[in-house]
Amino acid sequence: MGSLVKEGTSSSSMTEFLEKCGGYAVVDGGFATELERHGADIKDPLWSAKCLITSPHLVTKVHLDYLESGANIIITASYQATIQGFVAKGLSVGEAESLLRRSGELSCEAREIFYNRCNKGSWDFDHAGKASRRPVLVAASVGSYGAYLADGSEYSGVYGDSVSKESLKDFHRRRVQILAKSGADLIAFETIPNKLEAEAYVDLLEEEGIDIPAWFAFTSKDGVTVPSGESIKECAEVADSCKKVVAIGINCTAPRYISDLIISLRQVTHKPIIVYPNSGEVYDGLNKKWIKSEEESEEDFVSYVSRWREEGASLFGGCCRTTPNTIKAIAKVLSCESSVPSKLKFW
Ligand code: MET
Ligand SMILES: [Zn+2]
Repeated sequence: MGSLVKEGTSSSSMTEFLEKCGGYAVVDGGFATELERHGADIKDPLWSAKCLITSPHLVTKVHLDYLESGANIIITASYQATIQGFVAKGLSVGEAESLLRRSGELSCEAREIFYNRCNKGSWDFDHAGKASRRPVLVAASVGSYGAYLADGSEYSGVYGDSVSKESLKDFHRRRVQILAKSGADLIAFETIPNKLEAEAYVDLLEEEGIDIPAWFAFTSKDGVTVPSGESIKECAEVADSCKKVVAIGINCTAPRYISDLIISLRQVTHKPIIVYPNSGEVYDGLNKKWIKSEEESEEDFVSYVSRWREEGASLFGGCCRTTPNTIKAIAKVLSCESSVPSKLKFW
């Protein structure tokens, strides 16, 4: 079982995990994408979190697919799971809280099933042929307030004047408290579109005594700024200031922007950098559809990974529209390279 030392919520706990993994870690791929491939209908304000109610067996299946593909970190189905969203569906607050807890439990159960299968993939072998269990962490997903609005505003970063840091804290507080006690090893704040929401998360981590660490993943549409127009550097500085943040990075962003973003992140933090881009397609929030990009293919995505590693990232995965095949390919590229010493291997 993988775990981050709970009392030592500094980036050293992530550095130790990375060392155990061989210097880098593989994160899973698009969760909602994979649920849809298995037949789930998630065109709903709850999006992938709808499956926590209707088809938890598919949630387990997708986690297992990613573990079998080589993931060291699986992310829970809670990206769009909010108490407010479940209550709007007619559930009670108690039922909503149970579903949040269940998202963590389902990931932990999938990890146990994976280990108990005792197949080749759940073991790592060092150069001397010594076997050890593949380290696996569970990250509890917290999607941004914009994700809850389900209007694509996690990609615009515009929440309007009525939204303040305090209102964002009130929105996320109970959910973060519950996910921190769900069995997950860390919290994944994902698709953060502006500085205000990063500040709200830092306050919550510090004020609510959250006893597991977190990573902050921002999104970008130009390689320089987050969707609100604020620079990635100023947003990353907010994350860097918090001891409980053990990795900082980028998710759900086109692969072509990742290099520049890693270079900027490296200028403001020494914490491990995590990148899990989407396929490069663009999300049409109103019609809830992904629009194909002429500029990128899955092949391009994987060919970037070595470069991202040289630029200083150490956790790699995929976001929307990536699949277990993407994750297998990332794991393969990285394992081929791990015998070659990298000057940037450990941060
Ligand atoms: C819009 S980004 C979604 C992130 C989430 N972890 C997922 O893969 O579904
Ligand atoms: Zn995504």
